[in-house]
Formats: sequence, C-alpha cells, structure tokens
Amino acid sequence: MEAVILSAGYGSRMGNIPKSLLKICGKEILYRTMKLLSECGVNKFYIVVNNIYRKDFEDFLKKHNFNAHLIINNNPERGNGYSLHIVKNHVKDRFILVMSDHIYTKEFIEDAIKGEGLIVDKYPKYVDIDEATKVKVKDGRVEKIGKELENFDAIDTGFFILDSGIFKITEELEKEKEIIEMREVVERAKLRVTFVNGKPWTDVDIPEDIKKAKRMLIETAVKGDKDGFISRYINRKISTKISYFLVDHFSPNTLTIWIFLFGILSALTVLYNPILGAILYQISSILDGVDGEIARARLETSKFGGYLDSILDRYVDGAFLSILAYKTLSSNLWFFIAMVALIGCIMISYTSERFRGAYGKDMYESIEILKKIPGKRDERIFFIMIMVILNLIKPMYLILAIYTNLRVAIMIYLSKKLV
Ligand SMILES: Nc1ccn([C@@H]2O[C@H](COP(=O)(O)OP(=O)(O)O[C@@H]3[C@@H](O)[C@H](O)[C@@H](O)[C@H](O)[C@@H]3O)[C@@H](O)[C@H]2O)c(=O)n1
Ligand SMILES: O=P([O-])([O-])O[C@@H]1[C@@H](O)[C@H](O)[C@@H](O)[C@H](O)[C@@H]1O
Ligand SMILES: [Mg+2]
Repeated sequence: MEAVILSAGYGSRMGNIPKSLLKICGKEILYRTMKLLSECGVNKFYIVVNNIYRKDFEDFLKKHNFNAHLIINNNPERGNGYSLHIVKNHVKDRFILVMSDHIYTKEFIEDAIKGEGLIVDKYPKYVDIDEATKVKVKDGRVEKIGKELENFDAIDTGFFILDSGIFKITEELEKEKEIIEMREVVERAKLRVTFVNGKPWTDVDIPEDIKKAKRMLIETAVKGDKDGFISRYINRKISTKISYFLVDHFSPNTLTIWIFLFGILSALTVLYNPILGAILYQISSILDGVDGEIARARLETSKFGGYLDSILDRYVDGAFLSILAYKTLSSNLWFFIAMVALIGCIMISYTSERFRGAYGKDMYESIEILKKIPGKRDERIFFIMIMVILNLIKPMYLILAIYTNLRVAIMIYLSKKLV
C-alpha cells in the first residue's frame, strides 16, 4: 500500500524547521509515521515537501531505508490541498494520506488503516479541542469541517484513506482557486468518515505541543494489562514521570544497566538495614519500568534489550532474597524454605519467558486468566517490601515458597490445557 505525507509547510511557527523533522522522544515525527505505517503494510511513500527544505528531507531519507520519493511543491503557498493535488500522477488506487505534523500510535494506525475516507475521533485524548479541526457528520459523510465549528460530531485526525477519485475534486478546485485547503477538498468530496475513537494520537502546531506529544508517547509506552496489578496502579504512575525526564538523555540499554546496579544496591543495603533495603528494592522495581518505557517511546525496543532486562532482573531478585535470608534467618530449615521461595520467584519469570521461547508468543496474552492471578514480579516485590517492613520475614518466605511454586504449576497446567 502507498502513503502520501504532506510536509510542504514553511515551518515558520517552529523556528524554520519543517515540523515533520522535529524530534520528539529522540525520533523525527516523520520517522515515527513512516516506521509505524511500514509496520502496518505501507511499502511506498510520497513526501510532498517545500523546495527550500529539499536538502533536509534528502538527508533524512539517506539516514533511513524507506522506499520513499520526494515530491517538490514549488507553490507551497497554494495550501495543503494543492500539495495533495500534485501527487495525482504518482499514487495508484487506494492510498493513505497523512499530515506530517501529526503523531500517531500504532494502536491508532492499526484501526485507522482499516477505515475509509477521513478518520475522525469522537474522544481524542491528547488534542486541544479548541485548536482542533472539527467535523460535522451527516449520513456517514463529512457535511462541514473547520476549526470554527460549534456544532460538530468528532475531530479530524489528519489521517485519510483515499482513492484516485479525490483528484477529480482537487482538479476542479485547482482551476477555480489559487489556494486550496484540505478542508475544502474534504467538504466538496463529502468524504466518508470512519470513527476511530480514543486511540492515542496528537498534533504539533506550536512549540508547547511538543511537551504534550512527549507526554503522550511516554504514557502510551507502558505494558498495559501485561503488567501486574502493582505495576499498573502504582509503579507505572511513577516510572512514566521519571521516563519523561530521562527519555531524551539515556538509551534504554544504558538505563537497564543502571537500574540493575540500583537493584543490587538494594540487596546489599539489606546487610545494613533490611527495611531500607526492601524499600530500595521496591524503588528498583518501579525504575525497572523506565527502560522499557523509554525503549518503546523512542521506538528503540530490541531483542537484546528485553533479554538483558529480564536476565538482570533475575539477578536482582536472587541477590535480594538470598542476602535477606543470610541477614535474617538462622536455621537450616528456614534457609531451605527461603531457597524454595527464591527458586519459585525466579521460576515464575522463567516460565513466562520459556513459554515465549517455546510458543513464540506472550504467555499472558495467550492465557488471559493468568493476568488475574497475582504473582508477577511487581506484585512479588511489593509483597516482600510490606512483609519486611512488618518484620514478617519468615511468614514471607513460607508464603512465597508455597505460592510461587504453586503458580508455576498452574502456569504449566494452563499451558498444557489451553495452548
Ligand atoms: N533495554 C531495554 C529494556 C527493555 N526493553 C523492552 O521493554 C520490555 C520490558 O518492559 P519494561 O521494562 O517496561 O517492564 P519489565 O519487563 O522490566 O517489567 C517491570 C517489572 O520487572 C517491575 O517489577 C515493574 O514494577 C515494572 O513496572 C515493569 O513491569 C522488554 O521486554 C523489551 O521489549 C528494551 O527493548 N530494551
Ligand atoms: O516475573 P514476571 O513478572 O512474571 O516476569 C517478567 C519477565 O517476563 C520479564 O522478562 C522481566 O523483564 C520482568 O522483570 C518480569 O520478571
Ligand atoms: Mg524493565
């Protein structure tokens, strides 16, 4: 499938740089759009650019291996509808059209690409409604469109699924008018609308919008229901705030190493003060969400990164539980129970990762009920912290020894039964 990206603006509101080449969380807006569209099946791009920025776009394309062609608009003052018009001899039937200053998430694109006409959003989460382009819908088509509408049904997302018929409209308008705006093309074409509601997307018009876009990318970089309850309702609310400040300064893998070292520090702190060590362990658990959030927000997730993150988590868990046992237990029986608990904690993680290795898919996605059975790392660590603070260390080890190994047995049983 082909995609057209309109980026022929002067960039005057953004310090004379095309908005599409602005970097948000380390990547150009244009890169994000092209990468996510490529992952959703687009294999050819036409980027309509202003000739004054031709070199900037050529340099951008040299850095990446997209199948992309620049279409030079020598009359950018004629509006973005004209920019669309000049690609009429390039695109074949049914193509995607997007605005270059919009940032879409994969979640949004996966739904939008199935639609037809103008993609609209009744409940946009990351858009200033007052500044947005509003759409009045009648019989499933655009009746009116504009920023000034008071009576409207949804917001224009700047994402279109069009066919070559649209060029009949641009042809008419091109003969009638000097300046052609997309909204005039949309209105005259009475484009069909497709509702994609509440999926994250945003637009960058003014410098203040950069912070909004960064916040969206970080907030949508969590793991959702693949996280445990503690992570979803406590840890991620903190880690995303931390990620917001670190995302432009650290690579995910660097953070994974630092977070691991912090986890080992929490284990060593147990030798001095078990309660302080347990609190630091919980903080390391919160921080362990930051490396993944930044990897996803920067579009820099990697197999090695995930592999490293998972392995180092095991060392932190093993170090904490073994040093805590060494510090607080005295009998061989309780050492044995602590060892069984440690193995159980490690095996929960190993079982879910081994499932991915054996079946090639996420265990929690494949066996939904497991999302409702506590035992994930965030939940284990929070439980450990509470029990250490309450000085219930032996009951903690006994509960962990029984529960974690029982949960592994349940995970194996459900894998056999349901997969
Ligand atoms: N260098 C890296 C690190 C990670 N990734 C990618 O991210 C995921 C891991 O996602 P994330 O780091 O968000 O979550 P994690 O699996 O580490 O789980 C932690 C829990 O350990 C912690 O207890 C909890 O509090 C926290 O909220 C998280 O749930 C990885 O699979 C990679 O895809 C990367 O690419 N590069
Ligand atoms: O223990 P669990 O939450 O089920 O398993 C998770 C592992 O699958 C993941 O690889 C690791 O990075 C997390 O820290 C966590 O341990
Ligand atoms: Mg992590």
